[in-house]
Amino acid sequence: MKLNDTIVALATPSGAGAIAVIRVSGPDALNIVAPLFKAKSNKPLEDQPTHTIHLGNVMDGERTIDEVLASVFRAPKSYTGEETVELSCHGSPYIQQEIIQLLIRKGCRSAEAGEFTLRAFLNAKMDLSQAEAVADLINSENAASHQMAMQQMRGGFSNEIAKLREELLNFASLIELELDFAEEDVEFANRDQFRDLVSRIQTVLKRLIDSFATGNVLKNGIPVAIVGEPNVGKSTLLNALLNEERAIVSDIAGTTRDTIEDEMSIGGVGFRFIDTAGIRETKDVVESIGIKKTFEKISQAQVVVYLVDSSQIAVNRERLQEVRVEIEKIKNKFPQKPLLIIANKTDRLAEEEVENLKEKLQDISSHAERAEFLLLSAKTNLGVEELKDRLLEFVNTGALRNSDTIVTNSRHYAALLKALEEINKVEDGLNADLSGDLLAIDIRQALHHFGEITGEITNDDLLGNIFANFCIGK
Ligand SMILES: Nc1nc2c(c(=O)[nH]1)N(C=O)[C@@H](CNc1ccc(C(=O)N[C@@H](CCC(=O)O)C(=O)O)cc1)CN2
Ligand SMILES: Nc1nc2c(ncn2[C@@H]2O[C@H](COP(=O)(O)OP(=O)(O)OP(=O)(O)O)[C@@H](O)[C@H]2O)c(=O)[nH]1
Ligand SMILES: [Mg+2]
Repeated sequence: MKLNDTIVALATPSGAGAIAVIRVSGPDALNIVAPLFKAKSNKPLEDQPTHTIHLGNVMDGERTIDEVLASVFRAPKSYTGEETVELSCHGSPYIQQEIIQLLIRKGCRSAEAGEFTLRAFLNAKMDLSQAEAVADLINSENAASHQMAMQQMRGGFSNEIAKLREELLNFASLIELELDFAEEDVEFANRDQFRDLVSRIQTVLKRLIDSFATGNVLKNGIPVAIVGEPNVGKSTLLNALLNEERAIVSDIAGTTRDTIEDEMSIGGVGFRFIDTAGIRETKDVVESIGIKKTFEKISQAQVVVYLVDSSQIAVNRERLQEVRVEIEKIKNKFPQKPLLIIANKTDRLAEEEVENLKEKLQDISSHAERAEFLLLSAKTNLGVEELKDRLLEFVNTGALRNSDTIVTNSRHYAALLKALEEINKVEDGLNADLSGDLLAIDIRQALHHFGEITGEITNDDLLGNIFANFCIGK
């Protein structure tokens, strides 16, 4: 990829719209656009100051293609840091293409995916983790992922990392300086201060590393497993939550054979619901494979929704006893996982049966840790909103309340883990009174991993990988 030419791309989605924005960035942006732009004011575009907007026509020779607004950004005061012109034209795909083709004939090149942001990074408008956050921001679909991407784009933890990296770099230089005076046995780097820095770095790294689990969950949606015996209404509940006929529902036990997943946003938080095959000892091979998967899904879920058929347990003491055993099994296997017991099909119960059932469920859930119950009818939607509120509560009392910086990017996570590993070696080295030259090796390694996050240390493959995931025009 050449980086000193001038690139063009549509910045708005392809297809018809009210207005489309065409972006031109590079050293010749104004030289290329100005001759094609006939301003209403008659002033040449190349003389306009930065951050000004001008009305005029885009001309292909004598032919007017469109009346547009041209925005001028002069280097280095632009998103990319280069000379930039944006043309806001009428949003017909024909007009968009005519203007882009004209610009290409006059010397622009079509931008590659993410190339505007790549240039912003290379021109030090943002560091690498901020550039990556731009892609996350574009993809954010709920309040949580939006907030995390926004925080990272504003600097997030890269400021913190950059500061620690600087301090560490200082010590590395001092220790390396000692090596030049090896014979004189001097100590430029105060070991106590250094120990203090190492421990501060360890604290920050551990916090960021721990945040990854939360971040990942919030970014991809909080997984909620819907489990229970065959035919209790799990798929009906999934459909009621999603408000669409996502899963097949039937009165034949064992209808759902594989797991079905879908996402939705509740109160700005993304949830991923996982409908599973019913849990029951069975001889049917296909169904028993599904049951194994159910346990897998529970282990991956953040919250477990355990469904029972209230019309059965309300009248049958044995069934109630079985439910109690089933819940114990889940709780034994996953003691810390929040469990929401849902008595479904309450539309089938008489009023006094409902009261009776509440007492029984109260008794069961009070014997289990982190378990609650809720009466519901997936068929009539009764209690579905209450379920959503309860799910939000689970989250608000846990993961989301933490407003600290959250790491969501697996590349950053990997680099943080490696950095911690190296810093731990430095600590061991300090404790063992290791000589400066040996300490310096581990310090340099840790610095390397810090630099990977913010992009001080990078290579073409890595950049190619990151920016290839962007859309064209970003
Ligand atoms: N039309 C349009 N809308 C857009 C963008 C854009 O490039 N064009 N953005 C792009 O994704 C986002 C806004 N981000 C931007 C960031 C910096 C600058 C900019 O001109 N920066 C200069 C001047 C700053 C100043 O005025 O002080 C600079 O950093 O030097 C522009 C847009 C979202 N909306
Ligand atoms: N009356 C009533 N019937 C319900 C309710 N929820 C589900 N059903 C019915 O119960 C039957 C089984 O529903 P499903 O959603 O397929 O049950 P499932 O738990 O997914 O079953 P498997 O996939 O076989 O494990 C269907 O006939 C549903 O219409 C409810 O709240 N009230
Ligand atoms: Mg089902």
